[in-house]
Amino acid sequence: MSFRYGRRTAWVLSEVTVDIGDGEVVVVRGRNGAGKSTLLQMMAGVLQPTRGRILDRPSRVGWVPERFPAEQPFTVSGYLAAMAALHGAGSPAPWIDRLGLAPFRTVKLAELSKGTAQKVGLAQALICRPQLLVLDEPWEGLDAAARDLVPDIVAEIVAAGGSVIVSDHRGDTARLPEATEWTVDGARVTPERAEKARTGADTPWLIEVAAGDGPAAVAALRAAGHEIIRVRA
Ligand SMILES: Nc1ncnc2c1ncn2[C@@H]1O[C@H](COP(=O)(O)OP(=O)(O)OP(=O)(O)O)[C@@H](O)[C@H]1O
Repeated sequence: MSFRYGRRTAWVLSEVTVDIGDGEVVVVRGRNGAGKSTLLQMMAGVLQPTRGRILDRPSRVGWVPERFPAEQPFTVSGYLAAMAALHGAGSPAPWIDRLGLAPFRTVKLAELSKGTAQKVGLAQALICRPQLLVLDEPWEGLDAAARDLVPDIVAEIVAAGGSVIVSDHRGDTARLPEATEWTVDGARVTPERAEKARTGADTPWLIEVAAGDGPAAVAALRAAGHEIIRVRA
C-alpha cells in the first residue's frame, strides 16, 4: 500500500508490503515524521491507503492514538460506558480499576491531565477485547504505573491469539522483548524478519499442537527461553 495526505504532497509511505500474524507483536521504529503514526492509522482502519489495500483486518480493533482527543463533553465513566455499549462489551469497570481511573469516574474528559486522558484512551481501546491492538507511542503519554501495565496487557492479547502493533521512536522496545521490529524510513517499511532471513540467521520452526493445548505450549516454550514469532489458530 502507499499513502499521501494530499494529491500534491509527497508519499509518506510508498509500496509498503507487510503482514502481521495472529499472536504477533510488532514494534514500529523510525525517526520523527518518518510515517509511523500514518502506518498505524492505516493498520487500525482510521486512514485508508491511497493505493493498495489491507486484507483480513480483524473485526475488533483497538486503537490508542498518540494523543487521546479529550475535548469531549463526557465524564470518564459516561464515556467508557458508552464505548462499551457501542462495542456490545461488558462493564468498563475492570479497566477503570486496573488503569487507576476510579478516582476520576465523574471527572469530565476535558478536565483530565494528559496522562490520565491517555489512560482513558487505552481503556476505550481495550474494552472491545481487541483482536488487533494498535498503540501509538504508548510510552510517551502514560504515567509510569500505566506504562508498566502495557507489557502485561500486550501479553494477554497475544495469549488470546490477538496481535499488537506499537510505535516507538525512543527505543523502549526492550519492554516487549519478543516483538518483531519494523523500521519506517524513506517511505519504506523494512521488517526485521526479512533482514534475518537474508542473512540466514534465526531459521524459525513451525510447531503444531492441538487447539486446546496452544496457550500452555506457548507458555512452556517461552519459559524454556524460546521466542514465539506468531501463533495461528
Ligand atoms: N494530517 C496530516 N496532514 C498532512 N501531513 C501530515 C498529516 N499527518 C502527518 N503528516 C505528515 O506525514 C509525515 C509522517 O507523519 P507521521 O505522524 O506518520 O510520522 P511519525 O513517524 O509518526 O512521527 P512522530 O514520531 O513525530 O509521531 C510527516 O511528514 C508529517 O508531517
